[in-house]
Amino acid sequence: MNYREQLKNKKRIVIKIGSSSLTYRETGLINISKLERLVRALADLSNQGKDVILVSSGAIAVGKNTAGIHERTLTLPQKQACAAIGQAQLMTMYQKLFAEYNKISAQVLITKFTMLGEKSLHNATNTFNELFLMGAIPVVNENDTVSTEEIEFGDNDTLSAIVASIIQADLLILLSDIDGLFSDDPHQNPEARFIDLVPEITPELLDMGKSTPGTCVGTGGMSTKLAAARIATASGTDMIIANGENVGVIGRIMNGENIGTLFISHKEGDFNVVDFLKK
Ligand SMILES: Nc1ncnc2c1ncn2[C@@H]1O[C@H](COP(=O)(O)OP(=O)(O)O)[C@@H](O)[C@H]1O
Ligand SMILES: N[C@@H](CCC(=O)OP(=O)(O)O)C(=O)O
Repeated sequence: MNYREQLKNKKRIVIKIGSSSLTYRETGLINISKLERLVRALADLSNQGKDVILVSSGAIAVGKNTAGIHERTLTLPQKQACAAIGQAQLMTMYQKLFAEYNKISAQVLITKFTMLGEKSLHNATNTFNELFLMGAIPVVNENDTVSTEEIEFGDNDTLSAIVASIIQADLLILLSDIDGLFSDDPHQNPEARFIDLVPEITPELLDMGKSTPGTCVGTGGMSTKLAAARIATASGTDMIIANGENVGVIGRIMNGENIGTLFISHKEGDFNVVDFLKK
């Protein structure tokens, strides 16, 4: 059975969607029909008996529009206030949409510091496992109001890899605004070639991920996705970067179709995500 075929058997899956994939570029407002299609795809995976976690960015983007802030560059307090406004609205939309498919959704707000504290890490892990037993779908985001780490320097790509590591997920899917990893940023270098399979993460590969300045609401870029791949694969979690333009790719990926860039996991016995984060 090839690597793609094996995706059909993945039981515990983390799906991360970025701000730029959730909002209309022109208005910055939530793409409601895409949110509906995303929720339907995740509810379907859950109905197949899989444990599903959604890491959803977008709080800052939603809150920014609600607060009527139109500047591209936000101060940190503005970002934190927008996140506080937007997270409530985003979660309300998710809860409404999941309920239409008879699914319980649950908000889990974490920070990198949650993961660094032994007791908080233990509590977070217990919460996720209990939610799975209830058949619930956790919707995770950074608790931007109390942690600036992720807004300023981090991103939800890394956060989703940390979550995948602590719950021992089988697969992490990062939905982005591009088809996957290229040899260079294709928006800057038309000669860049697509890479569909990464058997092993090497220093040369890590150099391919040019960091793009986060959008005024997003913070990722490909370099953070490769950092996420490093955490996920060392933890025993395969990872895929795919284009979130059509969230139907989730079902096609789970059916073993050759979509996106697949990073093959190699669980490193001595790898500990907490120690990795403390570096
Ligand atoms: N080697 C690369 N392969 C693909 N995309 C790259 C690469 N280097 C930089 N990028 C850029 O990273 C962007 C995707 O990251 P990001 O802007 O964080 O999107 P999102 O928030 O949707 O995940 C791409 O649109 C592309 O411009
Ligand atoms: N907690 C922030 C996360 C920002 C973030 O990581 O955005 P992205 O790079 O689009 O995934 C928010 O919800 O806006």
